Amino acid sequence: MNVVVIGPRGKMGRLIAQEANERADMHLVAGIGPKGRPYIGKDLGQVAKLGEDIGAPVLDELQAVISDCDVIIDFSTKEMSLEVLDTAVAYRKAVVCGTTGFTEEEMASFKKAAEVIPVLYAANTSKLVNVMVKLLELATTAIGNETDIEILEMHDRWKTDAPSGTSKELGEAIAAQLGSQLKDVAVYGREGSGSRQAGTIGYHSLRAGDIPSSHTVFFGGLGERLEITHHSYNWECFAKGACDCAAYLTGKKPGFYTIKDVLAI
Ligand SMILES: NC(=O)C1=CN([C@@H]2O[C@H](COP(=O)(O)OP(=O)(O)OC[C@H]3O[C@@H](n4cnc5c(N)ncnc54)[C@H](OP(=O)(O)O)[C@@H]3O)[C@@H](O)[C@H]2O)C=CC1
Ligand SMILES: O=C(O)C1=N[C@H](C(=O)O)C[C@H](O)C1
Repeated sequence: MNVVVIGPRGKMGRLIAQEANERADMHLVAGIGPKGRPYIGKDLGQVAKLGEDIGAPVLDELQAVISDCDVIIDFSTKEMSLEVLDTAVAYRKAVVCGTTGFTEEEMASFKKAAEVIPVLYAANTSKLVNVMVKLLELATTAIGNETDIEILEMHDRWKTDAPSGTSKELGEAIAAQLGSQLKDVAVYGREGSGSRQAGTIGYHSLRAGDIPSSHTVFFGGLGERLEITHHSYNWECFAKGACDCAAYLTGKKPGFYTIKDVLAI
């Protein structure tokens, strides 16, 4: 499949280009960066530091290459991702988006686009994190009503959104499991607000150094607690997952897909 990578100079974009370049089922057509960057016009191999030229350009206009691709892989910024989505709809191309930080209304535009193109949105493309979701469902069913549920996420100092897209998805999975018994899932810290409010999930974000990604869900009981944790040591697991998501979209009809479809778990 022919692939365009958005943001090939970014942490994720570079690794996705690397992974796609090594896969037999993928061919890199181009990378797309912001206007004015000194690397626009250079070979994607140079920009993504692949160690060789690969004969694919990095451009600043998705429209210039979109007709040559089957799927766009986009881990960039929410502003850019919304633009990419519009262009993909106009040209009827499939999109894998892993960008985080969207509002509910912005997420709705992905669902709308999925009426005409295949869209796969995943705030976390690691297989292990998605196994963690299964463990959370089990724990929530067993003890969700009798424990206090708090989510702590840690990322690098450059991350621009908080809480992470993953922690929101973990919270949503827990909330879905508890159904109407959960009053409010959105408690971001509790500065000066006193004691814990029952029936809520607390979200906590830590930003330090170059931590790639850590998520822990605490089920706090009296006299004991359960913690379910995932740590990534680098961003490669997400890049591999992103390419698996793109491969999954081959020949798919328009629709909204998630990593659950890819992993079949
Ligand atoms: N779903 C998942 O599993 C994961 C999701 N993410 C999410 O992916 C996103 C990107 O993360 P990360 O790679 O760390 O961020 P980076 O800041 O390292 O990369 C973002 C890239 O987007 C590029 N960009 C910005 N604006 C534009 C534009 N207008 N046109 C084209 N490219 C643009 C930047 O270009 P330049 O470098 O020139 O500034 C940069 O290369 C975040 O939302 C993050 O949360 C991250 C990891 C895993
Ligand atoms: O910015 C990151 O690095 C990551 N972002 C995603 C998120 O917001 O959950 C996924 C992963 O945690 C890495």
